[in-house]
Amino acid sequence: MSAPLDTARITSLPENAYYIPNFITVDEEERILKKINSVPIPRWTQLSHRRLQTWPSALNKSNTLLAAPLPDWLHEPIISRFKELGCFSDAPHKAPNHVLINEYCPGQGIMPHEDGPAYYPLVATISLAAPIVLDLYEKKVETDTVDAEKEDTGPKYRILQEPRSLLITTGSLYTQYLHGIANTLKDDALTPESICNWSLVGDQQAYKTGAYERQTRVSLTYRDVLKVAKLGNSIKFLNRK
Ligand SMILES: O=C(O)CCC(=O)C(=O)O
Ligand SMILES: [Fe+2]
Repeated sequence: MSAPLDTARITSLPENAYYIPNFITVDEEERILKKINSVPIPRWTQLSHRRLQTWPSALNKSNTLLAAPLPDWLHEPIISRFKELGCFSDAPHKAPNHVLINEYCPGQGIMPHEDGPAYYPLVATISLAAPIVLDLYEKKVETDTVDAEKEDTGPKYRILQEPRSLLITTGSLYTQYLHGIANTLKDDALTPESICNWSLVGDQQAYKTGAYERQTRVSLTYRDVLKVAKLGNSIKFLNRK
């Protein structure tokens, strides 16, 4: 990864992960949230514990993305800043081509999971509107399955994501760990010992009580889908009977 990211590295994590507070400004955050909330309702997929938008579209059954540009409001200024950081420079398309937008109300989260082989193993997450703690769990070594050891051991690492921050996870964090967000109304035990990116947190004062009540938090997760089909080719494929 590039020199601009060196100072953003979460050094207590085993492989490369980077955290940058205030990656976007308050105005940029507000503008993006307005766009997210002004899309037609069918753009949202309601899941049991959160709602989701998928841009430019969902992958098909063979994990292929139909080539289409991201909307401008997901593109700039974020993609230029990724370029400056060089964070997608080793990815096959040199830039993200896919964004998931997840919205979590207080009490909602996401089960520990891995993002799998459809993507180049790097996720760039921008958090909006409120802080959240991302939990990392080691995959069970014996079985190499995706069963989380949540009940047994709790998370191995906890990352505090402030609103407007960027978190990049890659390498073994992508392949050997599961990530999840607790279904809770309150994140607590926010201490330098428990939060692995504590020294990089932009506003430590805001967390000095060691806890906060959850508020609605939105995330943008940027990824590079490995398989991309052009529309022309897909039509040819559909007609091939
Ligand atoms: O909201 C987040 O930060 C995580 C989302 C996530 O893990 C996913 O969409 O796969
Ligand atoms: Fe994920």
